[in-house]
Amino acid sequence: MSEEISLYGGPSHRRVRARDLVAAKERGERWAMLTSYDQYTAALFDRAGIPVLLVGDSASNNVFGHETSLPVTVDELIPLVRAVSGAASRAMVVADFPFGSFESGPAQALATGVRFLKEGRAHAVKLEGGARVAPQVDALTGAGIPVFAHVGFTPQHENLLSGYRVQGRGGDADRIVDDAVALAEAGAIAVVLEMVTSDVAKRITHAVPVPTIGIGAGPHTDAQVLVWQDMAGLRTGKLPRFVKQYADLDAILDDAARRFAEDVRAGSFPAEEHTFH
Ligand SMILES: Nc1nc(=O)c2c([nH]1)NC[C@@H]1CN(c3ccc(C(=O)N[C@@H](CCC(=O)O)C(=O)O)cc3)CN21
Ligand SMILES: CC(C)C(=O)C(=O)O
Ligand SMILES: [Mg+2]
Repeated sequence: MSEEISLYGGPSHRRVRARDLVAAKERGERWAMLTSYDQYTAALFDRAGIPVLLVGDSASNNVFGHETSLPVTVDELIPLVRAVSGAASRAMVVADFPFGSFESGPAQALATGVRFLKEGRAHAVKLEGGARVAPQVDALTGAGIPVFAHVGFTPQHENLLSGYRVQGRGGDADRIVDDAVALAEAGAIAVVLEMVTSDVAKRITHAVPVPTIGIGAGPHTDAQVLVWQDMAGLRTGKLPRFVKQYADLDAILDDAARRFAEDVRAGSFPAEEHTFH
């Protein structure tokens, strides 16, 4: 029963697959997902036992320096996906569909998905939106492309949602639950829940057979995801309240850069041991 092996550790070093995530949910085993945008963090997080890596459209902010996630393109994300999938030997690598790459319908979504798997060598894709994008999820699934859905606060809709706001507090709670159920029925292998109330996240986690992955969705989801720079303390803007910071890389790198510059100014680097004769 190879599917009974924990997502963490165990003798299996094969690639994590969709059914492993569903099996983990059935066992009540929680797991963590991180974003990654480069080969260095991909190899490191893979070694650390993170079973799913997301090449987020949040690269728009956290790699390219845009203010929102809207400007980043498929052409810009593919080389990042390729770097991450090349470096992760066990983690499932998920490519996030950027704004404008799937909304016009199943044919556009399929073309984007094929590019992410062929050129980026992703193992799965993720797209934002509710029941309206169920036809895209169905088309991708039918073509053999595993899909992660993403409901609640969807950053690509920030202009319509009037800013970064928790979803599911008003009359929209039932609609968010219905969206998640519709996407799971269309074939989604997991559902990301971003900034929804803990109660809505709990309802969805019980309502769908596939794992829920929370970000600002409270403790009841099957998995949790964070942007890696937020988790590691590299400042990328205002830190959302849902982030727990596990390291202060900002201070560590700042100190390293200042001491390097100081050594060069003082003439103490390079020393004899760094010098060829
Ligand atoms: N670095 C980073 N972390 C993220 O989690 C992230 C990105 N970038 N870029 C794409 C989206 C945008 N996301 C965001 C960004 C900001 C907030 C935020 O500032 N939230 C505030 C306000 C919440 C409220 O007023 O209800 C918070 O305090 O959590 C939330 C989600 C999540 N994603
Ligand atoms: C925050 C996660 C879920 C995401 O969509 C991203 O990083 O783009
Ligand atoms: Mg995203």
